Amino acid sequence: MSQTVKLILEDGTEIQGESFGAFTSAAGEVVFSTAMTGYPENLTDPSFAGQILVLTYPMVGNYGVPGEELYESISKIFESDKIHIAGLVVNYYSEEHSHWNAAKSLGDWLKEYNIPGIFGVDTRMLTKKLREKGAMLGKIVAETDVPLHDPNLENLVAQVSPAGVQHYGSGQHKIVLVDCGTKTNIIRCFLERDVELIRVPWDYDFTTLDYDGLFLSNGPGDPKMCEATIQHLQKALQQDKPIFGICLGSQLMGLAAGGDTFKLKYGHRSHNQPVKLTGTQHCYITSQNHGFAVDTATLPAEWDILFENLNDGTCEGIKHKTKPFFSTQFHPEAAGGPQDTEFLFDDFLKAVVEYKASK
Ligand SMILES: NC(=O)CC[C@H](N)C(=O)O
Repeated sequence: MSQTVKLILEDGTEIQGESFGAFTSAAGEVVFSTAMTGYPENLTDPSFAGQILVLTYPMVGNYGVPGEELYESISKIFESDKIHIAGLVVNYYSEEHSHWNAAKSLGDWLKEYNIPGIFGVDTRMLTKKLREKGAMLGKIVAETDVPLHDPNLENLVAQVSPAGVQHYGSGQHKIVLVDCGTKTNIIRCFLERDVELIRVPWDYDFTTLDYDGLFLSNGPGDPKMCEATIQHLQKALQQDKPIFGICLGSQLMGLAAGGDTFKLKYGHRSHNQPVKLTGTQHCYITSQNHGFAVDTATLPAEWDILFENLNDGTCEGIKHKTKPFFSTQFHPEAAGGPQDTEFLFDDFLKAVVEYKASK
């Protein structure tokens, strides 16, 4: 028998449901994702830190959760080594699961990390509300009440970024990955290519390192919290070494270049976001998970918009007019979602090869 819990939003909405996962209370920013699959990847994506995630897909849990397996020294399947969401909201939760690589149920996995889940919620009604009013603060309340709190006022990147430097691979091209909360599939994408990867903390002064290309990862919260990364990036923008940023990394490039970022009303979280490559009629379907965006009106003259979101026209990537610097607001590494834009890793490495040949 499951126990009753409540989801309470900052506008006073109260929805009663049933508990799965940990029977505990948690507060955060309530956001929704319309992705149909991929909860093992989403829940472990550090970009979700501080967020109570609402999944609109009606049945969740039926394919269980995979076991822990390693690829090099990182997880083979998960996007980091723990669950990062603050809570999970679903319509129908299936404790019963069946899948070739399932090792446990979603509820048991949430319990391991003391994360509450609530089911029996009309998640489509809830999503309509979040789309009308915008992302809201909220809480899942079990026995004890907790205060609402806004995770975007904290430096979440400092909480999820690693403490030290790690090395992976032994390829020809030395890439520095600034880890603001990186998804492991970004590391996997690099290791499948000819790369030696140096993974550094968000505030590490990478400008002192010897490298061929710089990569800026995804990560949680408001990009403006990452002052140290922005300062180091400003130095890197003075040079000519290729730079590639994904999601938070794209926002950090926009800020370091002198542009501004703003909070979207309810963000983009799904695996089917259409983006158009500037100067072409090519549309790519992309995986996304973000609540902030670069304000294109503030982009300095040396920068162009690289991709545009075809749903709402917001910036989906930027590109320097003359130097090999570019970024995407979406996730070319996917996990989950379509892999259609993974070629951007090859484009980045091509820029690295060209840079090295020019020296
Ligand atoms: N996936 C990400 O990197 C998210 C970036 C940022 N935290 C946002 O919400 O916009």
